[in-house]
Amino acid sequence: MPELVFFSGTMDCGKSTLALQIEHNRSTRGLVGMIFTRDDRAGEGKLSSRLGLVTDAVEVEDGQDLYAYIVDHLSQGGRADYVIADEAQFLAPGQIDQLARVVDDLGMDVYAFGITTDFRSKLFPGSQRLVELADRIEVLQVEALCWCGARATHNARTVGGEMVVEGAQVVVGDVNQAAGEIGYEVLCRRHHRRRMTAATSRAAALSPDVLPVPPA
Ligand SMILES: Nc1ncnc2c1ncn2[C@@H]1O[C@H](COP(=O)(O)OP(=O)(O)O)[C@@H](O)[C@H]1O
Ligand SMILES: Cc1cn([C@H]2C[C@H](O)[C@@H](COP(=O)(O)O)O2)c(=O)[nH]c1=O
Repeated sequence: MPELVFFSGTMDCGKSTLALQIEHNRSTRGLVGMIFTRDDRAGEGKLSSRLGLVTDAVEVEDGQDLYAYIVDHLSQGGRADYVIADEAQFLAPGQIDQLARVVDDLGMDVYAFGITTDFRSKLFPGSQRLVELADRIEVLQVEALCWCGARATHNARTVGGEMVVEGAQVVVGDVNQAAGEIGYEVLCRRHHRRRMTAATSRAAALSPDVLPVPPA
């Protein structure tokens, strides 16, 4: 049975790498994938992994009907045996419904990859719809880690290493950004709740307030 599978995890846990591996394994067996993405850090029409691999993809636009796009492609003699959608958190809920229709009406597997929650730990609308519709949700096996060593489950947005909680839901960016730039850091829930990033935890450890007080 064809499936809609949502591969989810924090930023930097290997989602795009897995998408590229699935694509590689199928294409080496002669299957043809339709690859969608939106706002990849590598630029328009690219699906990229931090391991350095990149492939061309269809850049999804606002209001684009993904079901109609695939039907058009097939009716013009194109081929597609399965679908990959990276950065699926950026898709509109209606576009996730269209991907579910691709599974049900066209009989293709659809593999969607994305982060579930934003920097405020709220669901992205596209991810919410995936949770509602997916046949299967797979949490990536390679755990990203918080600075404390615990499993990272949350995405923090940072400016100069400090966690921020105000701003637009979508700001394309990366982990390990230079000081002063908007960046991201993955944290465990405890440290996300306390807004403690690697930089602020180091600063707290060095603060005179927490150094042992010498005897008088
Ligand atoms: N230099 C490296 N050596 C080995 N693995 C790396 C290196 N850089 C990144 N990675 C791996 O790549 C993962 C990020 O992969 P990527 O597919 O870009 O993540 P995602 O799409 O989930 O944001 C990291 O969690 C790590 O496992
Ligand atoms: C948490 C969060 C992330 N983003 C952006 C930042 C990146 O461009 C992507 C995630 O990419 P990855 O391949 O999973 O690392 O999402 C955002 O726009 N808003 C957020 O709250």
